Amino acid sequence: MIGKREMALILLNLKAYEQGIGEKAETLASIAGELAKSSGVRIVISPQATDIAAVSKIVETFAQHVDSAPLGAQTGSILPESAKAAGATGSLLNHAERQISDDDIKTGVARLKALEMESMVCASTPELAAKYAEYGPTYIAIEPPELIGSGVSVSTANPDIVTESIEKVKAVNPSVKVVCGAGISSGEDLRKAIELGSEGALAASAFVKADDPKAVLEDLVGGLK
Ligand SMILES: O=C[C@H](O)COP(=O)(O)O
Repeated sequence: MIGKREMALILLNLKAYEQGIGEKAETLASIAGELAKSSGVRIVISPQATDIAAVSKIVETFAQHVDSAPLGAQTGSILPESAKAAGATGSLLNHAERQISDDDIKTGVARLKALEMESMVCASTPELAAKYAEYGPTYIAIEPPELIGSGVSVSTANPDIVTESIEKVKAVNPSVKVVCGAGISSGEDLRKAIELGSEGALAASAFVKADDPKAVLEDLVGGLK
């Protein structure tokens, strides 16, 4: 039987870090792609929208955000349809750094589903996690904003938010998977998150800003062994 670890996902959000743009995004994607292949762990990169096409040729890719604007006479949107055309298999929605309305979350999840793409809806509290679970996303990502970028892992500093979110989400919709993020920096942080019942984790600064991103990712993957 496949265990929790084998089912786990590591999403690496390149955000708007200078170290994660253009060719640098492709370099980070190559590191992730090689380790995904060698370890069998599902590793997803979330780059700038303009880098999706290049990165998705190297490793599984999620958009950082998609808009709910309709197809047609619209300017400046990032459409789920265009993210899919660029090779993305899913998208984050409502990240703490790119919050959207409840309606846009609901329609975004439905539109991604219609396109056979996965959705990862970010929530800052267990109550919001439960609310968003009603929309039927693939994943809920619980991320306490105060720990984002802190290097202090949510699985250590605030384990209760993870377990409470899992409990509330599964009570609403058992098929929605729960992952956690914020400060995840090591394999030990990820191991603890899995032990709490999380089905993976999001990481950004520890990987993107590392002097040796490959070593950081190898350590993260090691936490799943
Ligand atoms: O999307 C990733 C989360 O915002 C966590 O960011 P972080 O790993 O830099 O704390």
